[in-house]
Amino acid sequence: MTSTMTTEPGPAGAVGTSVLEARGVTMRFGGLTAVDGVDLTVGDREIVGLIGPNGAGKTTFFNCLTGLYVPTSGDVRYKGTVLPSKPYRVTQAGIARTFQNIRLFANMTVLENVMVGRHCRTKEGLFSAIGRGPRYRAAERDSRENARELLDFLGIGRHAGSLARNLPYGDQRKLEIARAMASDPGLILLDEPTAGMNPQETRATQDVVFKIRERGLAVVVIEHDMRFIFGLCDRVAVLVQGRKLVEGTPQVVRADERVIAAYLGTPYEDGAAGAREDEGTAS
Ligand SMILES: Nc1ncnc2c1ncn2[C@@H]1O[C@H](COP(=O)(O)OP(=O)(O)OP(=O)(O)O)[C@@H](O)[C@H]1O
Repeated sequence: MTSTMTTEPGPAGAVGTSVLEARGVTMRFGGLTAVDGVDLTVGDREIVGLIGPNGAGKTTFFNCLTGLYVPTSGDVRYKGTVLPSKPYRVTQAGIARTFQNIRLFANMTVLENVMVGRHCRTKEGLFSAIGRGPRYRAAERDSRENARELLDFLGIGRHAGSLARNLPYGDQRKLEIARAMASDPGLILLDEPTAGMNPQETRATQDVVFKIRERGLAVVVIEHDMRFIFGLCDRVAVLVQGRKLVEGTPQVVRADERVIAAYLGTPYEDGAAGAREDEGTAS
């Protein structure tokens, strides 16, 4: 990993030192261009929202950032270094993510799920693991302590010994975040972290994301819940049909007529009905 890069302030004036720079990212599936020349810069400790209608290309863009897809063209740099094209290597480089559809090891405990997320930071090899020598035991102890701290941080420490499949839905989403954070990332990508949550859980998730930033991480978050996005993000980028339509502060984005026409449907006013936040979805 190299040092962070200094960039010009972005459209919202929020970017000083960048951790992520995506340039001209394009992803085609046969004749369909799911992501079309998208640029995105994420600053140190910045919280960036990625919004847009269903099928706009948001998750595909995340997949291009995390090595799940190799973009048809464009490049992605993390702290100045072009990212490798394998998800495991991207995680090692410092980018972690959660998934829209929760992906936990259902029959492992909550604690074990987080310890799995730490695996890319442990140096113990196969023989050490088979022999369970002192170095292996020390690494496992560190991993366990780290996992416990993260579970407490996410407020689900009391469930450490439960099977993941027995957790309430909202807590499963928190567990996904804990597992992603176990890889010690500098940037975390959250794909619809409040999907299926009630308003109280959604507000709690907003606080969690602020606390993640306080720990020194940058965050990119995909969400359909506009109240969540506009109350949380320093900057918001809007994708429509694979292209970035608008990017700016929440104030700029929610007042933009193109965004209203293509996505929001009616002008967004915080606390007012109309802009889908009541339904919790804007697509
Ligand atoms: N592996 C794939 N093969 C072919 N087409 C794909 C593939 N993945 C995504 N697509 C298509 O790319 C487009 C963008 O999909 P994507 O899931 O990225 O949108 P999205 O903005 O995340 O939508 P949503 O808000 O519904 O999750 C869609 O038309 C989708 O059908």
